[in-house]
Amino acid sequence: MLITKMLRQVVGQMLGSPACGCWTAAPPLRFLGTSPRQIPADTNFHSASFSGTDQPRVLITGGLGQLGVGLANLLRKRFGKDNVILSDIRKPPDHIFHSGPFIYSDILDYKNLREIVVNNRITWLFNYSALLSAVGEANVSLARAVNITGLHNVLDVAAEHSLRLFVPSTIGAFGPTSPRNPTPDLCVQRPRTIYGVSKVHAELMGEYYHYRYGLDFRCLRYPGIISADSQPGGGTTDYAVQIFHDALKNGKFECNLKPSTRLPMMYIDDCLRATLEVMEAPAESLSIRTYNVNAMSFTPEDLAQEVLKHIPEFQITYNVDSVRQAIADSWPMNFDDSNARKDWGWKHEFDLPELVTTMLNFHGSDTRVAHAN
Ligand SMILES: NC(=O)C1=CN([C@@H]2O[C@H](COP(=O)(O)OP(=O)(O)OC[C@H]3O[C@@H](n4cnc5c(N)ncnc54)[C@H](O)[C@@H]3O)[C@@H](O)[C@H]2O)C=CC1
Ligand SMILES: CC(=O)[C@H](N)C(=O)O
Repeated sequence: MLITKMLRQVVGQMLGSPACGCWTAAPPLRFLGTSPRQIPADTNFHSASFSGTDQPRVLITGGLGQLGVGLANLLRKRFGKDNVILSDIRKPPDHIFHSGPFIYSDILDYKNLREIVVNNRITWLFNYSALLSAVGEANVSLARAVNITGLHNVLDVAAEHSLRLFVPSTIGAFGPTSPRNPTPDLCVQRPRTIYGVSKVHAELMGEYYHYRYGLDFRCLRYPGIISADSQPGGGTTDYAVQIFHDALKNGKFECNLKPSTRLPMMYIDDCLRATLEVMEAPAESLSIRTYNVNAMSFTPEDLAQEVLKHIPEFQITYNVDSVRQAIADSWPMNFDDSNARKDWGWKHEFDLPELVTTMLNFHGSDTRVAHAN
């Protein structure tokens, strides 16, 4: 009898009354009790920590990878240099250190993360820290720690301090049993990499915190991202960045995926603009909290054909990496991003021809400078 009564009380407290699509705000369970994360039980997780007219105060974690510096540049143009703090566990090169606020932040250290958020009055957090698909398979325990335990810290800090939280997901959150051509937002997700598993976990945990505690969680599933001025951090789609360096430097490229491997891809400018747009979208326009975003889809063969139009002597050869190939074969070939286009007006600007011209122009000018020196 007593147990039944207690259970009824607990379930009653958990369910609350559904209002505006989310349950009554209640502190995440790990905040209760005597843990160092204890916060007052009457904390209101729905309270906005900045007024609508203020600029957001932004923290980017894992910001020294392929995407973070570009994101910081974009956000600094929009919100002011000093309102955007880039962070990582690595030492920044001089030009990045001098381009705006930089701070050490390890997402595995909850106290360090909380201190940064409090001391800098952070209101928006972009969690870019992660181990990507190929490096994740080479170090599963570290990938599990950073991508899952680290994510828990980020979610708790964000919920505790009413932050707007962006966590990127990926085409890698799908697996061999997902529909691959095209892959919709909602379908079977049984990835076979630790990276994919951790990203499905992030999507589900973020959405759970949104519905359970009112956390303003926003997530985009990025395709493979192609950037000119930053290097990829160990993924399956990295070939589509490396090809441009090698084509201009040596006139040839050895590809680690089969010629017919079709994957969704996006130029970095589109990716970062999508990220800012979804963060600025009115909450009521978001019918879901995790969206596919897409731009183009191509194979190594298609990409090589396009490069050949600019460098007629270019040669591509293939030396397949079995780990990366198995991963790529389990990922979407085409991404259905109709919900993002419908809900918040997503529209990509770069297709394959523009991508190739932009990448070759960027590296071409670099190569010419290097040869001249
Ligand atoms: N680059 C791409 O093609 C895609 C990226 N994404 C996601 O976008 C985000 C950013 O990606 P990239 O910049 O490409 O990744 P990256 O691998 O280039 O950079 C990740 C950064 O995280 C940092 N990091 C590692 N452990 C950390 C820790 N304990 N605390 C703080 N930082 C830590 C690393 O030092 C590194 O600078 C990731 O979450 C990734 O999963 C999603 C799909 C595609
Ligand atoms: C698509 C991604 O998430 C990343 N570039 C990877 O290949 O791991």
